[in-house]
Amino acid sequence: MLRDTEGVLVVDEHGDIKFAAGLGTDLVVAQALAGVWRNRASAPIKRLFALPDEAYGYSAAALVTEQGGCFLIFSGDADELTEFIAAVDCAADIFRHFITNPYEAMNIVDSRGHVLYMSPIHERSIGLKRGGGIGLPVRGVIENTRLQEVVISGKPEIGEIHEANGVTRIVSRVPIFDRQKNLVAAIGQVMFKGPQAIPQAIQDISNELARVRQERDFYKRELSGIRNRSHGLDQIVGSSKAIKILKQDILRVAPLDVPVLLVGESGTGKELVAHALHLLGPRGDKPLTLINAAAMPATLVEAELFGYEGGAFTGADKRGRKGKFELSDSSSLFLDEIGDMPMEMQVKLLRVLQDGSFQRVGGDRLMRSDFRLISASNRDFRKMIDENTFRLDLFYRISAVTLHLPPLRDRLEDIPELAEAFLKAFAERHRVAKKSVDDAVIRYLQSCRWPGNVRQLQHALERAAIFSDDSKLSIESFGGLETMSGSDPAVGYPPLQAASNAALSDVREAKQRVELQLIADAMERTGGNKKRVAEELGISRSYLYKQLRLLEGGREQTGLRSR
Ligand SMILES: Nc1ncnc2c1ncn2[C@@H]1O[C@H](COP(=O)(O)OP(=O)(O)OP(=O)(O)O)[C@@H](O)[C@H]1O
Repeated sequence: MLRDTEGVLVVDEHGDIKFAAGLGTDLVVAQALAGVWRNRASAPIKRLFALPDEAYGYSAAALVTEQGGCFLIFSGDADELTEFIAAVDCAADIFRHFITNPYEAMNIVDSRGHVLYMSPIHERSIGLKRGGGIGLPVRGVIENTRLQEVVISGKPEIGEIHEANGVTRIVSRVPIFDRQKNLVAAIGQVMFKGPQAIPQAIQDISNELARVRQERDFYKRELSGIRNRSHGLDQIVGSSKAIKILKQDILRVAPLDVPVLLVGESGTGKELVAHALHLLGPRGDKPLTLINAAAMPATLVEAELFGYEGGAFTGADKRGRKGKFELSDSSSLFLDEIGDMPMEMQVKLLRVLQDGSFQRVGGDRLMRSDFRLISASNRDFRKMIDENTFRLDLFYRISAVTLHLPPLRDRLEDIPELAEAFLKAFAERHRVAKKSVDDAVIRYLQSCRWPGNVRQLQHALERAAIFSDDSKLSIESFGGLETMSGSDPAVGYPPLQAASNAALSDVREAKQRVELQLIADAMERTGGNKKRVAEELGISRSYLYKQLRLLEGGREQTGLRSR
């Protein structure tokens, strides 16, 4: 049955109408076609053509014989197709090119996924005779095709790799919609350009990919090397026996993936060691999560660790937030100052460590996280356990391995190396010339108490580097540090208001004793070379003479050693 947009007109050799149906019975259309037929000697009739202006919007396919012509007429409502046919004389040749293109096959399926058309090149390539697949479900004709999916989903698949019969080709599968937006067909376009050329192109891409992957792995290794350098063992400065043992322990423990407790005074490098343990461990490629239990109010520790659901408490983020346990899943969690954790939190932490599950604050979902716990504290666990401020069972859980970090006073021999490293890092960070310290300053630093350990040493050196105008730091540039033998009045620090005169004079006396001792040592070492002594100690020569006079006159009263 013809639709009202289609028609047939058959004429004899004189142009008389022999049969008309549908649009063929339209007077305007029929007259226009009769004119085309009459002029055929001067304007040969094309297979596909647009009707002349008086029948604008109609096209026809013609079958011409000596006895007459048959026209299949269709209305294009002047859409792109009609315009194309009207504008392009060789429209039919172009269509033919597309459906027989030897470089790019075209397969068409109907809305049921049955083959409507297959390019000859494709038929040949799979050993079908001409038209052999027509009417069959495409799945049974073309191996690994997805045209039957595309004709259902309506989603194009462009530039996909298609493997069939041992050959790899690039395909695009495009759904076709009619003008009412109904999904009516799907077209598969298969790149056939020289059966060898495409696999070669794919081979080239795959070689390129392999090369890029290799490069990526190389840079990954480099990056992890840099990371190790910035947070790994190289970052832990020192060659003392204590540090060597610590580094060996880190190397031994890191790969074991067990909980580690780091015990040591403040500033001994516990965080530094935690980074090294994580980076050298099996989870080192993931970011380390850090939390300081002492740095936040007890009320917040829970939300920080467990996270919370939206609206769990006043001021909470509406969307809720992940806690540190969730964030450290498959990585490591550094829980600093664990000794300061409130008792009720210790119970909750223990539960997480026992079975790895927890709930967000305000939530009822049971969540799981698999993390490696590295904890640290400068507290005395034995005392806390005795006083019932730290749970024994939690202590056992967190301390599968305990590493003790030595205080700086027990490894004074590391001070030259540490000083060098900190001054170098300071200079690099601030892009200034590196300042140096000589032996006398080192000896002075080794005589200091360092209750704040390496952190305090680092700060003292940096402060001295900032305030000293000379490239060589002098003892004075350290502004007075507590020494083993007593306190040193802080040069550049305001005097303590509360200190009594007696205490102040004690401090002054102690300072003088240390200073004179250093001068005496330097005099002995340099064979009395006052210029060198002044240089080494970073003091003026006139000041040195003044001190030497004191030294000569006061050996007995001050009880200085004479070597
Ligand atoms: N052996 C070391 N080599 C180089 N730098 C160190 C060393 N030990 C500590 N530091 C530096 O000292 C500072 C303090 O170290 P860190 O924060 O690791 O100490 P901590 O023991 O965790 O201190 P706290 O207990 O106060 O948190 C950091 O700047 C760190 O880089």
